[in-house]
Amino acid sequence: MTRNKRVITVGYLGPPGTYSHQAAIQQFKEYESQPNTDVVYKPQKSIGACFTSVQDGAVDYSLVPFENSSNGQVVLTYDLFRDWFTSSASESAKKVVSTDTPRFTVISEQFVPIHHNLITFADDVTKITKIYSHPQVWTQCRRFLAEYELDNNIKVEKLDTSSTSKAVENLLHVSDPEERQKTAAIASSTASEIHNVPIKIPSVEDFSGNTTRFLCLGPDSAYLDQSGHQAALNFTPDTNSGTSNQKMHLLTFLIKRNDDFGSLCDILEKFKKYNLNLQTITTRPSIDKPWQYVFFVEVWDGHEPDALKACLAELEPLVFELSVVGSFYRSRRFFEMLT
Ligand SMILES: O=C(O)C(=O)C[C@]1(C(=O)O)C=C[C@@H](O)C=C1
Repeated sequence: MTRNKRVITVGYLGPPGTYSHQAAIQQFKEYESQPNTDVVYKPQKSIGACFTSVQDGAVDYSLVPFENSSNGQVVLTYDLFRDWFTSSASESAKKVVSTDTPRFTVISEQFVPIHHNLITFADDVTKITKIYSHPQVWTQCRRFLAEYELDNNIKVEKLDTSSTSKAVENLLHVSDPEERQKTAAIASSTASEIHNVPIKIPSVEDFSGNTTRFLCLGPDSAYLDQSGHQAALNFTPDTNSGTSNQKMHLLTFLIKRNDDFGSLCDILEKFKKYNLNLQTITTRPSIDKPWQYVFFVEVWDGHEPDALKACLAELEPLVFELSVVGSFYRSRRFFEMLT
């Protein structure tokens, strides 16, 4: 009797060779070697498409970049979380995202070392007048660009692409040999190999420890029946070697009485009361009204049963549009990077 193979499908910002692709492999590689399991990586056109493909069930999981150790938040990803999890935002953003309730949640995180390279057919870097890369990259390579005078906007055009691997792919479409000598991309060594364009200068990132934190979106168990997804994999310390036993919760909300003195402080005190240790706090414009903000908060769980539930109940009168975007175990790499 032959047993059916389990197929795990994983979305990422394509084409192959992006850092998001690396994050997806890092998350799922231990499943690749399991008998009776196939992992199929599916490149997506945009980070937005990584969200919709999990929502629609076109893939089981998607990896999305969330923050970088040198230039901070990936605001596009934050705004997509806002648009999906805040109904007033999704009203305003109606044309951009679906207004359906999200059927996905954050189930895991991955830290990926980011080493950028100047990739080009050019022989002389000083002749370069056009560089392609993902917009997130420019401020991770500021020193390199200044050193080679590639930050001179009059002399050098910096052209944004949908991903770093796409930037290298663009070089293949430059057929004029003279133009090829003037054009470069900044991307990973994998992108250089995949597209077969040489690395001219390796490791052009400003900080050697440059790292991007990715979040893995997966099906929310509350919607499993409707979405047709198979049950979500559990990335716990027992099932996944990359996972620590430190549980995290990512929440989003808007403040109800913004004009009241101490209103944010009152909210944060609830986390303290329930031993939920505040790790990050980020705001993005609500887009519903000018100068109104959506808060994103990450807390460490103090491992007290029902603390989160009790805390959420006390937050309810102080905030609106409160959502748990995800509860997941902190990656071991986080702690390794601190030492
Ligand atoms: O373009 C890529 O390779 C991506 O995966 C996107 C992305 C990002 O948006 O932050 C991922 C990691 C790096 O910080 C640069 C770009």
